[in-house]
Amino acid sequence: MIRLTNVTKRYIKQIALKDISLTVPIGKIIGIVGGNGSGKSTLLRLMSGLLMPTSGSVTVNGEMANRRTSKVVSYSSDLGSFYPTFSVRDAVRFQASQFTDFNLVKAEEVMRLMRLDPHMKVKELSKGNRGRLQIVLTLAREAPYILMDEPLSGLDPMKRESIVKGIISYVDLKSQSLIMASHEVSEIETLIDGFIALKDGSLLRMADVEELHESEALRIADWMKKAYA
Ligand SMILES: Nc1ncnc2c1ncn2[C@@H]1O[C@H](COP(=O)(O)OP(=O)(O)OP(=O)(O)O)[C@@H](O)[C@H]1O
Repeated sequence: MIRLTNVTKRYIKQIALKDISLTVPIGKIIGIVGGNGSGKSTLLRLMSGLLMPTSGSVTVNGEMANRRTSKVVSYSSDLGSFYPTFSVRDAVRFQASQFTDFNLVKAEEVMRLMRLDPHMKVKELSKGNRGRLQIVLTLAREAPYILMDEPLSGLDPMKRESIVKGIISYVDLKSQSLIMASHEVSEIETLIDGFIALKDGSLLRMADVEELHESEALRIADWMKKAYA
């Protein structure tokens, strides 16, 4: 379980998250939603142990989140860290050498699903294909928690829903959870179990999608329009 207890994250000039408490168990597909600057990326980085909270605590499977958390949390890779000569397949093999839970067979399958040419140089990829490669590298790990920051950005709008469906089909809900930040609430609504809605760094609501449908008879996008007005 990922647990945040009274987490506040302050950057030098800015409070990015204020007093957030929430838990994410195994077996869930969760969307983090909210406007620009609401704190979505900061929340993911705290969960991955790449950022430390200013106050409060973040634990993953009972242990304080820190650099070692990357053993159990697969988070979007920074493609800038690869050698300029790397092809897509080199990047996949490199990732496999870094993480013992990296599944090369799964990576090849997701690469085909994403229609990525394994011979292309990483530095020559378009923005959309860089995003696809990040999805491959993140999803091919059999880590308990898969975190993705805006996996749909840069992707052709016509393909987004089918790509999210593809991503989800590779998550093993018996042993994993997928947590993804997205601006495109309507494109993920039918595919997620629950959502974390942030507004200006505060937690507006965390709920199951079904619970929202039953209690408010609203889709998330419509609820957000009301809640964020
Ligand atoms: N490294 C940083 N240094 C200073 N301020 C930062 C830093 N990263 C984020 N912020 C600020 O923290 C707030 C939350 O940013 P964050 O990137 O987490 O939001 P977001 O919801 O992911 O935004 P977006 O949807 O625009 O990507 C913003 O006001 C942002 O300007």
